[in-house]
Amino acid sequence: MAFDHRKYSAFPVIRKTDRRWPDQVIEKSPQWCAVDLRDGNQALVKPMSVAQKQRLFDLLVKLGFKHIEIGFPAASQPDFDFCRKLIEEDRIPEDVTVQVLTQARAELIERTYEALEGAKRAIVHVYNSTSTVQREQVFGMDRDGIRDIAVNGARLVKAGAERYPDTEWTFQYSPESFTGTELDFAVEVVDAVNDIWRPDQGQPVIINLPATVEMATPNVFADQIEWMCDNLRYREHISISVHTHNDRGCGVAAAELAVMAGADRVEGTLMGNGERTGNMDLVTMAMNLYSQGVDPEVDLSCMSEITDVVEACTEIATHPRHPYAGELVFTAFSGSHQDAIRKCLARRNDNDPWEVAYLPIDPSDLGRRYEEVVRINSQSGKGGVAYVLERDYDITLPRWLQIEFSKLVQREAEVNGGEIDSDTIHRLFNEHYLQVADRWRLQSYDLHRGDDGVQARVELGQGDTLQGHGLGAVEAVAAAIRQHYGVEIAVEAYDEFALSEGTSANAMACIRVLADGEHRSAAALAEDTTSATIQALLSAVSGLLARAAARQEGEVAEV
Ligand SMILES: CC(=O)SCCNC(=O)CCNC(=O)[C@H](O)C(C)(C)COP(=O)(O)OP(=O)(O)OC[C@H]1O[C@@H](n2cnc3c(N)ncnc32)[C@H](O)[C@@H]1OP(=O)(O)O
Ligand SMILES: CC(C)C(=O)C(=O)O
Ligand SMILES: [Mg+2]
Repeated sequence: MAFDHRKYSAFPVIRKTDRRWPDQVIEKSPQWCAVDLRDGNQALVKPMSVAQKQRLFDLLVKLGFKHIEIGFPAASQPDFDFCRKLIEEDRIPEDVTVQVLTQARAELIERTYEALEGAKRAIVHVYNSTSTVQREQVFGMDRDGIRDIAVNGARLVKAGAERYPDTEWTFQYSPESFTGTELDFAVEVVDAVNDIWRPDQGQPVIINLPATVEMATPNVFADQIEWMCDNLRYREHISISVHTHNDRGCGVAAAELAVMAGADRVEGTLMGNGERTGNMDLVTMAMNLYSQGVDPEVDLSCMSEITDVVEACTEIATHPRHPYAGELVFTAFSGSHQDAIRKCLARRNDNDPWEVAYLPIDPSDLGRRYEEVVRINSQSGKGGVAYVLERDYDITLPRWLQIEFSKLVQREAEVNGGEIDSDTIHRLFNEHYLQVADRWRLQSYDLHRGDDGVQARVELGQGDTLQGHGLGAVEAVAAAIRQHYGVEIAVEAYDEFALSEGTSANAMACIRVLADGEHRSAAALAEDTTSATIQALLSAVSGLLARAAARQEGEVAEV
């Protein structure tokens, strides 16, 4: 059998009776370390050139990352050269510390220090694998043998630093494959490393606990981190870092729970590029904090620049649904979402706290436009269509016309099969409601109000003059139409609006009439509300008459 779950076994439960992390709340940003130029780079089909590394480094600096792992200089010439370039060209800002990775092997550690010569400050990150699988199957060693690799590496790192006393050194150790390592052994190895480095005597030390492979649910990782924090010697003198991968799709969740469990520092990459399913995504985690009102201490407001640079350097496209960064993440197509967004945005004042349904953060914080928030296809409803007309054309529709017009847009979307853009919606609105033949265009009107109502005189485009009497203006014009064209009309719905300043017309009217069992709606823009109302009425009647004429000719265009 090819697909057989019995091949796998469950991750062993961590028995913990003093679990505290579930009650913690993240109230401050962890120290970030961006590892795009090392872990991200080592996972690329085409590792970055020096120029690409420089571009990504500059972006990370601009965004505010203070710890940046720039490569594995002993592994490849471009990594070595990039490290030298940053140092020799003095490209590392005063408040940024570069970090480099090395295995716990003498020749690699020596080369690493050569790469860092002349740096003002740097983090030397040494690792060796500690998990059961790696011990037994890769290294063929017992626990003591593996601990000795770590201790030897720690000694070599310390000795290397002593050869370059002008640099401020921080040492970092990772028990690689930590998630597959028995906790008591992980503590034993880390304590042995720290016994060499002595963080209690002033040596800055970072202990990085990686989910090299994500092997269990994020709560298990949090348990592992809390347990380590409780049991490591020198805890108060070291910074605990976590470095999660996304094998089960929970790299961000695991890092967040790890911070709740006591981690001080988080390693990851912009947009989560990295080995296999990727590293922890710094953009997502930082934005998650931001959306909870916590300052992430990096500025991601230039999101399109971030995606452009990451795509150019990694040659990996951004998924349109990528949290916070994807092209579609602030867009609602579905009707009920659009309706809710429109209502929330309409009620919102500029300085109100952000509480908008379906939008966890304000798109404008990331340089995104509100134009993207509502896009129309066959899944959309009246709220969305109305929102687009309001937003892009300052046209406010009454509810009854929203309902009617959205059906028309829906039909167009179904025929077209895709998205209906704002221009098309406006064109449909013009064609169906605003457009009117010249002969039906209002030239002038005169309304004379007397004790018994209003006497209307209306002059049309090609010289037709209509006259009628009614209780109000609308009724008087309706009577004029009846007398002139023999059409009995009843006004079913009617709304007028003043338009905002800056638009060419000052008023808009929308009307829906019934004549001979037929409904017809129309709208009109004009200098004043009375002109708009009379024009809308004339346009509706013209539509009815055109339809009747077409029916007579046997070519009814259903609207
Ligand atoms: C989880 C992570 O991301 S870890 C980082 C992984 N990143 C990379 O590997 C990218 C850069 N690496 C490289 O370019 C190469 O692996 C190099 C240049 C560092 C080393 O290359 P090589 O020595 O030719 O080969 P290779 O990596 O296969 O070496 C494996 C040997 O190192 C040993 N080794 C592997 N990791 C470590 C370590 N962290 N500490 C000490 N020894 C180690 C292995 O046991 C193996 O030993 P063996 O030769 O006695 O069997
Ligand atoms: C080198 C280490 C920290 C690593 O990248 C990992 O374990 O995933
Ligand atoms: Mg990694």
